[in-house]
Amino acid sequence: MRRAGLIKPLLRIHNNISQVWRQNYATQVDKNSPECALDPKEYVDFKRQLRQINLPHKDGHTCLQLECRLCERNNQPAQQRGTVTGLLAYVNKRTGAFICPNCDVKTSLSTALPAYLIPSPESYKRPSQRQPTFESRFPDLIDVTPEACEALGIKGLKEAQLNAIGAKWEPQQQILHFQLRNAAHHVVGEKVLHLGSRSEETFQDGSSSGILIHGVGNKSKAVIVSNLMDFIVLATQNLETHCIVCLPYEVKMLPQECLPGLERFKELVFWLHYDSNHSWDAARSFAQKMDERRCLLIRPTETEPAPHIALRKRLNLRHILAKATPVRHRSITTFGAMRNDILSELQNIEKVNGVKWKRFPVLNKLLKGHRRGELTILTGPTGSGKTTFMSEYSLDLAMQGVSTLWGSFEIRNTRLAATLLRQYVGYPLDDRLQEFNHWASEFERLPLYFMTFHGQQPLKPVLEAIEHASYVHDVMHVIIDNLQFMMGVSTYRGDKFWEQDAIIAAFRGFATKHNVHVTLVMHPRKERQEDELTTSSVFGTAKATQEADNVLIIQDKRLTSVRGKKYLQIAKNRYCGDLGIMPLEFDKEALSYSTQIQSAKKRREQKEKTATET
Ligand SMILES: Nc1ncnc2c1ncn2[C@@H]1O[C@H](COP(=O)(O)OP(=O)(O)OP(=O)(O)O)[C@@H](O)[C@H]1O
Ligand code: FES
Repeated sequence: MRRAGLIKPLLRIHNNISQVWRQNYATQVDKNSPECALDPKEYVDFKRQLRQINLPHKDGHTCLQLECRLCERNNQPAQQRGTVTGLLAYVNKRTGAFICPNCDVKTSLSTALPAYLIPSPESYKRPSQRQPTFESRFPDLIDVTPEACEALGIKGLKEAQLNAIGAKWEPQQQILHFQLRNAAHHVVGEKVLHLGSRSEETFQDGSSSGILIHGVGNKSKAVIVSNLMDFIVLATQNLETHCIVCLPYEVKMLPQECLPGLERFKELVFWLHYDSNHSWDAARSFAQKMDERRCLLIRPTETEPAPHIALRKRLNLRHILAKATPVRHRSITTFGAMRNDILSELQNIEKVNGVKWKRFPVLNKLLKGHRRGELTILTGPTGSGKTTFMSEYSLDLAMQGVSTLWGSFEIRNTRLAATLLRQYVGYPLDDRLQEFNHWASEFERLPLYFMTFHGQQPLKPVLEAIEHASYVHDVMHVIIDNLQFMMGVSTYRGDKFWEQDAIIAAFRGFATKHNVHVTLVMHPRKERQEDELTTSSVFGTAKATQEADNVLIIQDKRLTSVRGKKYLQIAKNRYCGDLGIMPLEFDKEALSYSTQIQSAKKRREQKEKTATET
């Protein structure tokens, strides 16, 4: 893994998004080529060029599928009109990324276009021809033994069945091993199940991301599961109708490189296992990515749990599969169609309530949790600590797997990342530089992304960058600090309030459409020190309050009732209506408002004091 480059962002992914972390288990991005955002004109031009040279191509669910001309390995150009033959490449229809799984190439559409011009321009440099070669980090794999099969604890399962679905056994480390393949069937990674802890790990190479598929190539339907236990249970059932697909990173994320491998399926059934941090609407986001129209969902209810739990409960797996219903609701629906959604929400109420903060128990009590698809507005007087608080609030969620995109227009990303790091560590590192590498490497693993915009920005490019990140990196929480930086630069005509309302409405629509939580930091309209801020004094119009699901106000009331204290007021809470306040005690060393962190620190100091006294 590369070392943390907190001072300068590590990778430039989208033109306007940088990443300060890289998962230790994933390699998603070709470091030499910036990830692309689709330019519709470029896409149309590219398709026109394909027609001009009579190159057959297929408009698939998520990708344009065509013969790869990037390198010379395709020595049998397509002769048959209408069918795509030869080695295939894929153009993602949302991002425009040109992916060739045969040579592990990922590039932009504009870089791929010259290869389809006849004759190719002289300046065109073909990429080197290399087949992906993946070297396993487990050299001592053997066939699955009866003992390993028994340790797995699936009743009636025989080792021959495990061997038949491609499992291998590593006796020293006690792990079951599976290969991950890309759309060209090359092995590009591996996924292992530790039998002791039941935990899973994924290792991948290059710019590719593979998936695990079981079933013969001519099936047009697949069941998608999120972990190896579920995969093993379903793959050994010998379903005649469906292939079984295991996602590489559970419900955490789905790299776009996986999509070509799923193009051939006309129907995808999501039968996922959800953990405490990922509620079942994760499936909805994945379905959007895979083209909702072909996706069905098994809602997690007690009678329809994840496959391995269903098997343990002796439920009929085939019956559950038959009950899958379309993800997409038509514009008009009936109670009957929503019945299972509602039952599932009631049975999983804790998950529906959202991700809980570890540092702010009062927020859990009032807001219940952090949910996708909502709009939160945070405001407070100038310098009251909005950025500092939002930084800790988002860090807490990111540490629990909520992948987060920061749009910090006011302060530079390096300063913001330094604040986040200090809050993560609990003290400043300026006089402990020897610890920097250790903390930075840990911090780097958090799913945090930063937009590289700075200063005034029109709304459009910002929304485009967010849309891109939500698709490519499965971002669940977006923070805009602050909204005023988007005002006065767009083409909106009309007054300031009208402009502000239009921007808030655009973010509201975005949060709902993409099922992403958007938090907007805003300056209040009016700030008289002696007045309490109220929702109307903050926003000037009622629109902001109507659009927001949550309104949080930092009240800095040193002269009135709560003497000398700051507190966070929950002034609107659409989800459950509970309003209230959370005191904000500030620890300057840790830049933290969390009473949990502060009492842990006091306990630690007390313990150290007692130890030195005795
Ligand atoms: N409760 C507090 N007590 C003392 N200092 C604080 C407190 N909260 C934040 N600070 C410090 O005040 C400074 C300003 O904080 P911050 O930038 O988060 O405020 P802000 O509300 O976002 O500011 P602006 O209105 O300019 O956007 C920071 O240096 C921060 O460390
Ligand atoms: S076959 Fe596509 S780059 Fe080689």
